[in-house]
Amino acid sequence: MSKIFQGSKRVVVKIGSALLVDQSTGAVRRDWLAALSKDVAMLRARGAQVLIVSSGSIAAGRRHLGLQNRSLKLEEKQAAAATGQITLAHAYQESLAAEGFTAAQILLTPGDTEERRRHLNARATILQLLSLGAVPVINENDTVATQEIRYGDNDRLAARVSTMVSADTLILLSDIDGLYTADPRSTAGAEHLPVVDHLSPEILAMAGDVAVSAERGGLSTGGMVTKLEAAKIALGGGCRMIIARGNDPHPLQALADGARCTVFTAPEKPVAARKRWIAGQLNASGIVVVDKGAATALANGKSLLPAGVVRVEGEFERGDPVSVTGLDGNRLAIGLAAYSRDDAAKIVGRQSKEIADILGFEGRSALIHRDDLALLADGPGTGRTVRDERAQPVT
Ligand SMILES: Nc1ncnc2c1ncn2[C@@H]1O[C@H](COP(=O)(O)OP(=O)(O)O)[C@@H](O)[C@H]1O
Ligand SMILES: N[C@@H](CCC(=O)OP(=O)(O)O)C(=O)O
Repeated sequence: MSKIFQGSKRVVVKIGSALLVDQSTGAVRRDWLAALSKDVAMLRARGAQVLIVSSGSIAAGRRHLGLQNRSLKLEEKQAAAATGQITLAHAYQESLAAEGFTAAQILLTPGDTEERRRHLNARATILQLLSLGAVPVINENDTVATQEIRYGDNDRLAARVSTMVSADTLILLSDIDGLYTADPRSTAGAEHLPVVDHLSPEILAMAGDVAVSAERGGLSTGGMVTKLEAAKIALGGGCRMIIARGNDPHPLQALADGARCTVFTAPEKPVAARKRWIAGQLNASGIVVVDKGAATALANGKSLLPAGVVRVEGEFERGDPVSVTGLDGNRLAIGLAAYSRDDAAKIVGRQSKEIADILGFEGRSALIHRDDLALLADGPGTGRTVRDERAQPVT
């Protein structure tokens, strides 16, 4: 038994169209999906939360609309995706239910993962689903994504999702068991790389040309180019990435049993990467001043509750970065506000249970959640150093 999943707490599994959808008939490969769902159950039994990023809506949908056997224009792909996504959702719902899991569909556009406020909303919803035991099944919202604002490949979408939810492992299931020194389909003697510790220019060059990958046609997009782009995103967010072969049933069980793959190691933990991202938000125009008790709570890794806030200053909207200072003016942290300045001002010093009555809506109990706080190891004003966060919980 391999140790590949040892310590994994949150795993994103990306499934390409070619694995999930039969190329000749356009039907979902139900037996393969049933086996995959058993693998999900295996990871869950090992204590890991699992998210699926699934392609296949266009591949499954084109036959519904008589769009087989030719390349499609963007609007035809969007139309195909609209019908195929229903098929995918049903297939996942049934297969995961057979293992006792509730499937939850989430369709994202690049803006949802990149624009901070929408990113935080999507993150909160996905984390809520995970805490309720559901298995999120995520795809690009192809029907509304335009050419310019489209991922187009789910490798990078899966990497963005991984960093958004602070996953520790991203697995790209492909038709190949990892990265080779060159495309083994066209280069005899290409060698398999079991571990990649650094995305050097030499490694990036091994993916070849995206145009050539695209020419292979069929159901897949991107080839190794988008997988290495995904690696840059995932590793930057503290998430390791694994490329593994998914064609045969039970690909995750095969990995657990020691199947060959490529592991791209991450230089830091997801929580540390997220805190670094928050600490790097340079435009913190708002200030939240906290009392001594709250300062101590923050130092102990707690969320900032309104009860410990003395006043708010400056302008900020929900999701904006704000500086957290003590009564003496020392900056203690940078955090992402769960409330706008106007709403925050109304709940300063109040108990979390009073928030709904004061604001007229049920908001978050914390003014800044601990996951959205980066403590600063600095004196007054200037510091940007993130304190060692290893002791902090992920959720
Ligand atoms: N250096 C390389 N190592 C491995 N595979 C490569 C490499 N360069 C190009 N490829 C091609 O990338 C393909 C996998 O990408 P793709 O077909 O897009 O799969 P997916 O559907 O999983 O996204 C492989 O089958 C292989 O032909
Ligand atoms: N969002 C598209 C997926 C595009 C994509 O990345 O496909 P693939 O290369 O098969 O993972 C769909 O569902 O058809």
